[in-house]
Formats: sequence, structure tokens, C-alpha cells
Amino acid sequence: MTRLSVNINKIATLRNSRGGNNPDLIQVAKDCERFGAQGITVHPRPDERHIRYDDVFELKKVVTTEFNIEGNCQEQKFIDLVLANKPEQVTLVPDALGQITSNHGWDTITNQRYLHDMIKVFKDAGIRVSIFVDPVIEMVEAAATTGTDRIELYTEAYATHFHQGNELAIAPYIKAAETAAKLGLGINAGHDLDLQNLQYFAQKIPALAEVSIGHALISDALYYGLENTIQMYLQQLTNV
Ligand SMILES: CC(=O)[C@@H](O)[C@H](O)COP(=O)(O)O
Ligand SMILES: NCC(=O)COP(=O)(O)O
Repeated sequence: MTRLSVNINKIATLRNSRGGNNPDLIQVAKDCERFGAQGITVHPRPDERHIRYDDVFELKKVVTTEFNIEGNCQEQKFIDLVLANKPEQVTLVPDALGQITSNHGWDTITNQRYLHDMIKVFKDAGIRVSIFVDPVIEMVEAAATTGTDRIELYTEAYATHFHQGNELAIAPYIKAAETAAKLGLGINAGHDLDLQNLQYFAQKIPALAEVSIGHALISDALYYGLENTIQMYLQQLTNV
């Protein structure tokens, strides 16, 4: 069954908006796992707009499922943070500093040598590596020679077109996943997945190991409550 990793960036956004510790990020992470989350994902960005570097050290102490740290390894501070905390997984994302959110995968062809060397650093530390890629066959093929354990398919395009009624938007993701599986790569996915588009995606993508979901899930929790919401997302991943 595809694992659900809850991205708690937006809990930190709410906390930081008033400068205190409410909501308590660490307690929310523990509660997410208690409610059924099979992983906790965070994406500390250099401007610490939501997840702060210090949060990662505190989360490492309490996360008992799978801890997934996302970020741009072109920042030395990120490399040091990951190596100091040794999460189960690091997901390398090529975000520029000023981006409002992640909006593209790696060019695994032009960054082949760089990614190969960076991935080795994390794998030598015993950390599983996933790299964020667009559903483009050539990018998936080049990902396979970087040494990465997994790819994370960037799903914004799927999510956007799905909401416009275009289920054909899944096609490039199926081809990318089939190529990844043939090349021995694990398959994760994330960005803009939600209660409406998740089940169809999970049904169509072979061997989908993990989805990391944050923005929509935390937004849904405002209406349904966090425990209910996590259960609703898990339900979408059951028997697909
Ligand atoms: C890599 C990705 O698509 C998301 O995990 C990203 O972490 C979202 O970042 P924000 O929560 O800052 O939008
Ligand atoms: N890697 C995707 C992730 O962690 C959460 O993305 P989103 O659900 O906040 O768009």
C-alpha cells in the first residue's frame, strides 16, 4: 500500500504567524502519527518561512514512522542539517531562494555529475535519497544513473488538469513510473495532491511507494479535523 507522509510545513506557517508556539509543531507531528500518518515530511527553506532548522532537530527526537526532509542540497546548511539528523529519507528539490513553492523537478541530465556526488554523500550516511523530477522520460532515465534510490514525481500538472476534468493528465506519470520501475527506481509523488485527485493517481501509478501531502491536507483539516482528515486520505489509498 502506498504510504502517506504528512507534510507539516503549513502548521509551522500558522505557528510563525503569531510568533509563539501555537500550534505546537512537535505535538502536531506526534498526533499525525497517532492518527495514522506513515511519515512526516518537512521542507526547511533558507528563509525559514515555515519549518525552522531548529524544528528539524526537535522533530527527529519524536518522529517514529518515517522522517522525510526535503530541500535544496545546493545550500550547505541544508546538507549539514540532514547529515546531523539522519532522517529515513532526504528528498532533493531544486528550488531557488525566492520561490513561493516548489514548481519544477531537477534537470537530471545537466546536473548528472552534481546529483551523483551529492546523492553519494547522503547514501554514505545511510539515508535513503529521493529526487524531485518532472514526469519526463529522459529526466527519469537520467535520474537512474545518479544513484538515487527513488524519484518523487512532481504532481502539480496532474492536479491542475485533473480538476479541469482532464484525466488524461495522468498519462505522462504512468509512463514515467513504468520507466522508473524498469530502471529499479522507487516511486514517490507529491505536490497539490488532495482528497479529490489522490485515489485516481494511486490507482494508475504502478508501485507508488509514498505520497507526501501537506497544503491540501492541512487545509482540509480546518473543516474535518486533523484525525478525520488523515483517515480520509488513508482511505483514498486503501484497496487501490
Ligand atoms: C517539494 C514539494 O512539492 C513540496 O513538498 C514543498 O515542500 C512544498 O513547499 P511549501 O510548503 O513551502 O509550499
Ligand atoms: N513533496 C510534496 C509535499 O511534501 C507536499 O506538497 P503539498 O501537498 O504541500 O503541495
